[in-house]
Amino acid sequence: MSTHQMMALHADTAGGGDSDARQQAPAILEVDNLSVNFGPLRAVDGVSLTVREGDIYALAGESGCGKSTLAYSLLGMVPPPGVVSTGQITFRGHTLTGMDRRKLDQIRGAEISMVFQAAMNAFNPVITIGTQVEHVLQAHPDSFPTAREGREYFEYLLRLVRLDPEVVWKGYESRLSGGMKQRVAIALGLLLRPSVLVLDEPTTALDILNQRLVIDILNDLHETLGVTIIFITHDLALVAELANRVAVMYAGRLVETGTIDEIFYDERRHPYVSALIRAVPSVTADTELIKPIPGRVPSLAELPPGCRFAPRCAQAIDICQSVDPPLLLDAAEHGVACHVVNAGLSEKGLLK
Ligand SMILES: Nc1ncnc2c1ncn2[C@@H]1O[C@H](COP(=O)(O)OP(=O)(O)OP(=O)(O)O)[C@@H](O)[C@H]1O
Repeated sequence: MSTHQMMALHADTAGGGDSDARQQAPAILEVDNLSVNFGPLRAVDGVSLTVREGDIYALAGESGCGKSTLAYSLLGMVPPPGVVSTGQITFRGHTLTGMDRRKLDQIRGAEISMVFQAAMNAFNPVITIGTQVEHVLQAHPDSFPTAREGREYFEYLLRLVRLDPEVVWKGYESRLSGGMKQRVAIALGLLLRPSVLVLDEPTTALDILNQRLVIDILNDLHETLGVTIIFITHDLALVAELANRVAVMYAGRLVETGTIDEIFYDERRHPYVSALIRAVPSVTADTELIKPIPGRVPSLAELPPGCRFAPRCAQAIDICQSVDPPLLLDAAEHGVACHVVNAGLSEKGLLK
């Protein structure tokens, strides 16, 4: 699929809706100068971003750039030995970083819920899906007036993800296809009626028909339940189809944040993002037009001193070799971390 096709599709199908209206929506999750370390390695480095109520927000980037670590930190679930080394995360004004376990447990699942990349293996194979749902409801007795209402709500969710509750409730994980498991995992993630659903690579392990189905279902869920969605992906075509806002990461740093239109159409664009767009495979266009990005993502153990993308960047100038560029926002909150791209606008005072 070419970028133009992605754009055309986006115009028809994207869950983003009116980006101006979304711009005005209140912040639901705010990440401020967040860093996460695994020992001396900084997997997430000084990341700041704002997710607004009703967003479908993509965290995008190549493997190892820190997007899963960032997403896990949104739920206070950085895997050991990782630690939050700087910054904070607030959810509707409550600071999550450093929050005590009991309070965090109340928010997790019920306010912010995650569907893991390993969702395919997230179920207990020896008990039915229905029993697993009952266990979740028992662990959260305040979430519904009665267990029966909880069960009925799950059945409603199963219908929203286009599954037959009769079949799924009594079924075992082994009887579900990969696509069905992913949809059951999404329904389970929504069981406690969270305001934010975080999905790690929601379509990666699926064939193309199931990918399409999951995209349609996520758009439906966003519209029907009004849930804010954050998803992790390495797939720009998925970003264009599903998201209204995106943050692109590179080697632990945020290199660009903005609306879909800003990321794909704005002339002010990070050279890495331009390179990623050129690298999107096209189904119909000549494959010779695809331009892989030369070089490799640097190891976190051997980061270059200046801009982390500089060794692969055709536009790099002297300062890029020595000074890590800050992410500068324009009035519309479109942020780019690039000395070259920001130079003119900075001089005119057009950046925050
Ligand atoms: N459990 C861990 N122990 C040590 N280092 C880790 C751990 N998890 C992540 N890291 C480090 O953090 C970096 C970023 O990993 P992360 O999983 O967040 O990236 P990602 O962009 O989500 O990649 P992928 O798409 O492959 O999951 C890794 O390259 C690794 O150096």
